[in-house]
Formats: sequence, C-alpha cells, structure tokens
Amino acid sequence: MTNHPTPPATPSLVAVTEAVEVAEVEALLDHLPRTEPVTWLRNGEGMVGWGVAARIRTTGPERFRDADKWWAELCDQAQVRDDVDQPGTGLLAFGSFAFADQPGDSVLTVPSVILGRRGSVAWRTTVHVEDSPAPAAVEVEPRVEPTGVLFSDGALDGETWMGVVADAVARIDAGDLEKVVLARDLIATADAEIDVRAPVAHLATHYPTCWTFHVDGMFGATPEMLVRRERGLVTSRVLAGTIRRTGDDERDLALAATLARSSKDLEEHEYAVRSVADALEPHCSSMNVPESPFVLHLPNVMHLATDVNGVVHDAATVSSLRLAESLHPSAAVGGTPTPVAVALIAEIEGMDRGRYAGPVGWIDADGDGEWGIALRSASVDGAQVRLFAGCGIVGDSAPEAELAESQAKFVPVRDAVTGA
Ligand SMILES: C=C(O[C@H]1C=CC=C(C(=O)O)[C@@H]1O)C(=O)O
Repeated sequence: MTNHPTPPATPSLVAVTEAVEVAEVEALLDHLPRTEPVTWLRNGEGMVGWGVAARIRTTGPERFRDADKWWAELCDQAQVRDDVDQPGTGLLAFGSFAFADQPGDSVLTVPSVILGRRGSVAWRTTVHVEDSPAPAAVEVEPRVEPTGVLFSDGALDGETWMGVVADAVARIDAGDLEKVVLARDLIATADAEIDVRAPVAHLATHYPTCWTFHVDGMFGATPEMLVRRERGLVTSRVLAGTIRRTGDDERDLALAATLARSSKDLEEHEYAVRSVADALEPHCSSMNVPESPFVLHLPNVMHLATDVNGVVHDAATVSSLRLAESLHPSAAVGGTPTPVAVALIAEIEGMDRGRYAGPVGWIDADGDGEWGIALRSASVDGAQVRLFAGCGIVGDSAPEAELAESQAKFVPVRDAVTGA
C-alpha cells in the first residue's frame, strides 16, 4: 500500500489592521527589519512587511492556480478585522512567480506585520496563526551597504549573447515569428552576505515612479504594471520600445520624439498592447485601449507606454493573480506569437530566467491587488546577486544596439548594489 503524503493543513490566521499616524510611518523602509522583509513601494507609498505568518511555494504550469487556491482557502478560514478598509489593508499576501512553467519556483507569502501608507492614510496590519502569540516587536538594525562588489558574466558573455540575438533575427526573417524578448544575466559578488534592504532603498529613492519590490530574494524597480485590480477596475501599463537616455535634457527630448516615430519601436509596442488587450478582453465589460503610446521618461531609459483600462465583470470569481496569469507572458517579456516566442527563448536564450520577467506583487482577501512584471530586477542569494535585463528583438534589430540596451537596463540594479 502506498502512503500519499497529506498536504499541510491551511492555518487559521487572525489579521488586524489598525490606523496609525502618517508621521509614524514616514519613510516606510526605515521601519523594515532584516528578517524576511517584503517591499512594494511607489512614490514613497505602498507597503513594507516582515516575518512569515504563512507561505506557499509552487512550481510548474499550475503555479498560479495552486497559489490562488491556497490563498482563497486561507482567506476563507481567516478572522479579519480591518479598521481602515483601503487597497492594501486587511489580510494580504505578496508573491513572486517564475517566468517559465519549468524550471522555476514561485512563492506567495503572508507577512506577520505590514506597515502601509496611501496618501494621508497609514496603517499597521498584524497577522498570526490562531492560538499562537501575536507577532512581537523586532529591532530594526540600520541597513548595511554591500561592499567589495565585483561583476562577472552570467550564463553568456556579451559576444555570445549578440550571436543569440542574430540567430533570433534570422528566425524572424525566416517567418517563424514576429518578435522575441531575449534576456541576459550578470553576476555581482559582494564580500559578505547582502542586506537586501540597502539596494531596495537605493532603487526606491532613485526610481520613485517605478514599483520598487522585494519578495523572497527577488528585488527590483519595475516600470511595468502587468495588472492592477481595484474595486472592479483593471489597469495594465504596457511598455515596449526603448531608447537610452544621454543625460542631456535637450537631446533626450529629441530622442523621445524619434522614439515616438520609430516604426521598429511602434511595431514592437503594438504587439505588446495587442497581447494585453486580447488577454484582458474576456474579463471586461468595457475597455479603453489608447490608439497611440506616450513616452515614459525614466532616469536611464525612455519607453513607449500605453495604459490599458477596463471594467471587469468577473471579480467575484477571478482574482488579480489569475488575471496576471492570463496576461503572462505578455509580448513585452515573451514575444509574438507567444507560444513560438516562449519556445525560442527556452531553445536559444541559454539561461534559466527564474522569477525575472514573472509577475510580482500582492493580493488582498477580495482578490484585488497589483502585479508588476519583475523587470530591472535581480535575485539575491547570500553574497551574490544575479541581475537580469532583456530586449525585444524584431526583424531589424541590431545585436550591438540590443547589447547596449541591455546594459542600460542593468543600470538601476547595478547602481543599487554598488551604492553609486
Ligand atoms: C524585458 C525587459 O524590458 C521590456 C519592457 C520594456 C521595454 C522592452 C524593450 O523595449 O525591449 C522590453 O520588452 C527588461 O527590462 O528586462
């Protein structure tokens, strides 16, 4: 007789959200201890959390479904008191999901304590397992900057990666597909275990308009919102089409105008917007898909950007995590057509993306939440950080230009780990 292992019982959680003075949580990151920290911040608002009240790790093609089911059961069994009732209050989980069905590990975690702020409202949520003690106060040690950081090639060196880009262009020219996003990695090694709060604080300061995140070792500052659902409204910020900034404002404005007229970038952008609009459509009773993109200015690069909005009709049955699943991978990180592009990535990219370019964000007990795409990101493990950057390859992409673009996309995390 075979004994099947019994799945772990879903814990019964008790969550309490109470209002706090905004002045008390000014500079949220300054309240974040080193133990199991999570972060989701933009323009100084958002949430930081620490400790683990509950956590699930999933893998494979069912990773989103398994995590979503676990979360729904957890919420059903939980006792929640929410005195604030804002997006981000009550019982909350933070997640980071693998890009590919295989290999890769995904995680959804419920912190023991969350501090949040949105405009003039601030809150503290504490979560504990029923019949066990509420989370104790923890000491917040000062952030420790990484030292002695040295960089080395990741899976492929620059030359080899350019060869891979040339192979992809040949496949596109042969008519196999229209676009593929190819990524590369870079390794940074410090002389001691990295305190992830330091690069996270650096990113939040230097890229305030991006979503700065950290979940279970995956951190970054992403400009791309895969899906946000809030009280029946859904938004997705699609980015595709990039130009590097020069640091000279006048030249950058001229470059922005060039980007907005570049047929290569407009074509690449159109693919990405279509893939998002098509995936959202079955969930929406009405949608707004702007006809032309705007130029999003970031400190290191500029992007063509489109905000797609809609009114969802299935919020009661489909969570924001399941919406993220249906949008993933968009053409901004996979390609077009998606299945051919994803297969080509697995065939020629030459590295495991892990959780890079996968959905990262949070979900509440109603299934609302925000899921960004883990771009301009890295995974940290002890003294080592693995940085990622990818570029959309279309028929007239030049390998040298794509290598330079990938280097520009490494800048945020590279500067964050060297403290530059
Ligand atoms: C895949 C990345 O960027 C995507 C998002 C915006 C613009 C892109 C581009 O122009 O290639 C990429 O599709 C990355 O930053 O690693």
